[in-house]
Amino acid sequence: MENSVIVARNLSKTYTETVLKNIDLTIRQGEIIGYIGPNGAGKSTTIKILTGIIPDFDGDVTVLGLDIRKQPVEVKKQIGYIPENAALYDTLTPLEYLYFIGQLYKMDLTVVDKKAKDLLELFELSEHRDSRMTTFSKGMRQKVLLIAGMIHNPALLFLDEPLSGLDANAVILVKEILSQLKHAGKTIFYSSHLMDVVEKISDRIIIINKGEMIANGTFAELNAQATGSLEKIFTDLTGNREHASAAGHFIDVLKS
Ligand SMILES: Nc1ncnc2c1ncn2[C@@H]1O[C@H](COP(=O)(O)OP(=O)(O)OP(=O)(O)O)[C@@H](O)[C@H]1O
Repeated sequence: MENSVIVARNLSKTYTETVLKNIDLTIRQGEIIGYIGPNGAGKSTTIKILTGIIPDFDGDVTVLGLDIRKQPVEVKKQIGYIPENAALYDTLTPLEYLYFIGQLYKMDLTVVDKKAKDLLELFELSEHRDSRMTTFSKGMRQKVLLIAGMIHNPALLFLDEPLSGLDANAVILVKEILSQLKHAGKTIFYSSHLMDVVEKISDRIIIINKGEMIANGTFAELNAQATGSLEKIFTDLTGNREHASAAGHFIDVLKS
């Protein structure tokens, strides 16, 4: 398709077990894709393949018109990735870390310096910009990671649980940033367990379960497969409905 930013055909991945099975994806420029699934479904594995971190997989993947197997570095230059549980070099200060990231992207240091300071200020981290990140809270680290993933203004952004640890103000700011990036023509691949956020921000929602794609459509289209909130649709489609009795059982076991 003309404006496809991500195309995956028959994407499968086997570690010792097969964890992704024949995934077909076509993602167009300017879409926000909500990529959801139960723990262990294969979401992070998909993102690591699409970002060129895992080179060893079956099927074909094209990102920004480039074959991810053949040109992973070219792809990496043009994408942003905010990983789940990222290791951050926390003996550095936020400014030092962002200079380092800017150098990886071969950005001009004066540009990085200005952007880093402005972005840290927007996330209310200015007064900490020269402090080592060893003392930072989870949310403060997450803010630095968000800036690091976007500082080079990528055309395509992958976010894996990006709101982790953020306070309510920062959550609203990030959601607004994503919405405005979309309107500026950027494409966003968003994986999260926060169903209410995914429901609100996504143009299209893809659900994977045990490595297989079980739904792919707008929220309205998913409502035709199962009705209710996205949380209800998710639990209906991933077959996990007995929460009250499971919670009761959990407490019974604690008491035993
Ligand atoms: N390096 C690895 N070696 C072997 N198995 C792995 C490896 N990485 C992931 N897996 C397995 O692949 C499956 C999918 O894992 P993945 O991290 O992609 O799931 P996920 O959907 O992101 O889960 P979560 O919501 O818990 O983050 C899991 O069964 C996991 O144990």
